[in-house]
Amino acid sequence: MEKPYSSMASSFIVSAPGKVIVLGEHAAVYGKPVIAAAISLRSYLSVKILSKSEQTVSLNFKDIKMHHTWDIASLPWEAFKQVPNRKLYHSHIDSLDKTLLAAIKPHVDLVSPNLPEKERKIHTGSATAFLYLFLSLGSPECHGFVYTLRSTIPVGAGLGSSASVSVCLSTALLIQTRAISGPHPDQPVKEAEQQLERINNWAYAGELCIHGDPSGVDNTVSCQGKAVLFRKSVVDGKAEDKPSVVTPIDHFPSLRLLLVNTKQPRTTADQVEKVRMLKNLQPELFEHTLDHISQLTGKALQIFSSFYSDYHHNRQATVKALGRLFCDNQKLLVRLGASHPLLDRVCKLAAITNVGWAKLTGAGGGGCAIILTRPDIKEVDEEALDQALVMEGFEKHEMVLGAAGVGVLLPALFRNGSHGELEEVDFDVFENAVDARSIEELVGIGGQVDREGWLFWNRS
Ligand SMILES: Nc1ncnc2c1ncn2[C@@H]1O[C@H](COP(=O)(O)OP(=O)(O)OP(=O)(O)O)[C@@H](O)[C@H]1O
Ligand SMILES: C[C@@](O)(CCO)CC(=O)[O-]
Repeated sequence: MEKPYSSMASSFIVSAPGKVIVLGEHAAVYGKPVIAAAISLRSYLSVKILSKSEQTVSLNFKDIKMHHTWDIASLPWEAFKQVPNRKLYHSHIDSLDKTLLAAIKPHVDLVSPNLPEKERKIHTGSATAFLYLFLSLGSPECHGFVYTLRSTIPVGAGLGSSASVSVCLSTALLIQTRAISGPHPDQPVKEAEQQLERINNWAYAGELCIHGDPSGVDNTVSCQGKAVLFRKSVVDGKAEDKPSVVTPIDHFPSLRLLLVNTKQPRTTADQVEKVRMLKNLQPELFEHTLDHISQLTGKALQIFSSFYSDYHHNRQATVKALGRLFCDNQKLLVRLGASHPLLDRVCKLAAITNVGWAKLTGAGGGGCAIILTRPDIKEVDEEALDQALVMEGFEKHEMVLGAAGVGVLLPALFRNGSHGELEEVDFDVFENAVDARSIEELVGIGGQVDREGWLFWNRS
């Protein structure tokens, strides 16, 4: 069978979506079930392969204003070669190696040294993820390359921006090192699944570098796309050396969701740590709250399994039942200390304007809330909500749930318009695109999978 990626001379682009957690965030970290869906906001990573004489790797991460170049030969290859039980491209990963993190630290320390600590952390998180993956998967003999990343996902808003970046990095490196051949139209399902598993595994390593102790739900839904039920393998509070259980949710309802960004910054790592402190302080209350959240997730799954027939029968009652679960989950997240006054305010506005039912999504502490709208929503109520949101400084978006997972455009050619010539994507234009809309116009997939040239592993 033809392997379209066997020659690595061309440049290419990979893309992965952000996500919303529908129900079950934080409980996910402790092995409880969580429902997540991919959204139409995405990261796009262009990979420009350099000539053999240029022995450098550059990260050009425009959204976070980070640019750094390393000489490939200067990186700590020996440390990665010598580590006992070295992880290979097909190994299962559930933790990072401390000696390897220590070996890359001096190289991470070279990144943006003059920035204030808080902003620097954003740069060093991404640099650590890249170096850990590059040194694990690459070799000192490889061609130099430049990675340019553009994303339409707001950073630190609970929409899985870091996971989509980690998925892009993992995919690009696995393709460059030929550990995966890439998606192709006649690919057997088993082969596609195996490649997705490798991508997801290394994306999880990237997430561990950025977030500390993530459940893996964000990278999993970013890889697979659509919607999934995810359960991390945990025994006695510790991650088990076993893959998480991931079940695609078939026929996920196309619900109308509003996404409201509070624009209150926070990091997932800090939020997960805060919730862990509650676990240590009040273990009984904590366990009880987690069990309650997991019951809500179970009820939501039941609703999804017969959603369309129930909806046909009584759409008010079906959506209301789901809306109630959103509100109940929000109350429990408040109890875990994961909310924020601005998120509480968005939930209140959704209720008093009679638009729908709301909860925070992702790690909370700021970031975004989602509002499930009433099927009988009145225009005047929605206008009242819109006005209040604008007045109070929030940002509203409409969401398409169940977007495509990770995809590749190789070579980076596009047909502009239905009869236009194939032309190479202009990397300078891509790098300098002024906003999310321009990025989408140039290379974007958005919610669709049919833009010419893009291929996806998960076509089901
Ligand atoms: N567009 C981007 N370019 C480069 N790095 C990014 C980008 N987006 C996210 N990151 C990396 O991921 C980190 C963001 O993680 P953070 O915990 O703030 O949020 P998130 O992934 O958006 O949220 P959540 O995990 O709750 O969905 C950043 O500090 C940065 O290291
Ligand atoms: C808060 C959390 O549950 C969801 C982040 O999107 C953390 C995780 O599961 O990794």
